[in-house]
Amino acid sequence: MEVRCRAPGKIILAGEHAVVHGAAAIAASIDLYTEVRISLHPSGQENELLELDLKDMGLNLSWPCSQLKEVLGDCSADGSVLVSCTSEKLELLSGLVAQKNTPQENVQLNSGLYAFLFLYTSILGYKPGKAVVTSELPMGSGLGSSASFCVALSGALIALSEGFSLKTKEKKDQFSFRKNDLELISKWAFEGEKIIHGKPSGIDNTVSTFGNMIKFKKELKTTNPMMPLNSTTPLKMLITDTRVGRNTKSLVSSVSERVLRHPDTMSSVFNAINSISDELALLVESPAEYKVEVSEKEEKLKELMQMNQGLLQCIGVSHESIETVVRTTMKEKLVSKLTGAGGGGCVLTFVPTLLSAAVTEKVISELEQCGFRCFMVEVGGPGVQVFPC
Ligand SMILES: Nc1ncnc2c1ncn2[C@@H]1O[C@H](COP(=O)(O)OP(=O)(O)OP(=O)(O)O)[C@@H](O)[C@H]1O
Ligand SMILES: C[C@@](O)(CCO)CC(=O)[O-]
Ligand SMILES: [Mg+2]
Repeated sequence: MEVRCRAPGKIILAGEHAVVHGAAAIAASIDLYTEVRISLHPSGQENELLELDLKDMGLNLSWPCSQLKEVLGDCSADGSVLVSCTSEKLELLSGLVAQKNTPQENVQLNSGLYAFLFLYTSILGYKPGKAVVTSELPMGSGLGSSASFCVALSGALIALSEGFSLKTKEKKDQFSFRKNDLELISKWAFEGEKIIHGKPSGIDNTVSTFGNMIKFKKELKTTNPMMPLNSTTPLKMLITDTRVGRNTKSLVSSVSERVLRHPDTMSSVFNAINSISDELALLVESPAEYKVEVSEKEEKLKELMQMNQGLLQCIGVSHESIETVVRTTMKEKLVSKLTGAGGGGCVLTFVPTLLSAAVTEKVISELEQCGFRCFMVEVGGPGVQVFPC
């Protein structure tokens, strides 16, 4: 039995960090994906293994299934019953990963490996199998690599879990998940994100699962924290990867520490960011038929992004490299803001409809001279997808 699942990365147009503290945020999927292919081996053989092949890193790891069972103990392994990773279990998982001597320069990868072992064994138990992972997303750069990894993995595992059948689409050989399955996949991915991030809001796994553009606010939990948005105009975004490494977990906890030091002030900043997200949601859904209406709408969008970047700087998650991108693009009156957790990583620059190719090229060339890497992305594509093998 074999299945292939892919899930997109994302950009956050407004509201990162504030969303962890209850404010609204706007996110959209992008056309860069993580793909997880899992094949199950027949059970009852000798030396059964769980293998993980991280193709982009050239890293091959394996654990004997008997060892996993001995260390982690009996588990119910039911994909339909959600469980969270306890701190005791995390200890055991870190022991299993520590034996593998993963490259020292990439210790942050370990939390991804804990999430892998947790999700696999919680959903499929100790069935022997092999997972092969490839990703088009730069890892740890603000484009949701952790969430797309957890969503693609949860999707593949759920598709292979007992009693599960995929909905066959009209077209031959095409499968899709049902809405309930998508919700389950997103929830499992959230459990994985908790292992990697510490305190995720849930926005990244939600947008990676459902795709398109969403408004997300934790307070809406009584109903659904996610509201799909129908963007009326295509948004073109230039992404600049500053190549400055950072990790979401420590940035999120640095903001929480600032909240403890300045609770009232930080609450006012989060309120301001919440208003930016609310305004942006109305704006992207508002129709704009004529050139003048489009450019008015784009001017407002630019202003909102600019204000959001200012507030992100004020909560301490910008970085010298991000400020360099903001200044460089501003020379051509283009607005940029960090996306994701900040502290380096990727920066978004809004590309207005009427911007000439020559100006775009000039900006890209200047950014590349600073040592950054630039690329354009399509905003608002599909979420998690499953393919038969
Ligand atoms: N393809 C992958 N294979 C294994 N682990 C991965 C993969 N992609 C991401 N991870 C895990 O996620 C971690 C990066 O997650 P992190 O949340 O810090 O960054 P991000 O998701 O790229 O950015 P952001 O959360 O700001 O959008 C990696 O260090 C690794 O543990
Ligand atoms: C920084 C943050 O707001 C977005 C990371 O993409 C964290 C989260 O919401 O989980
Ligand atoms: Mg992440």
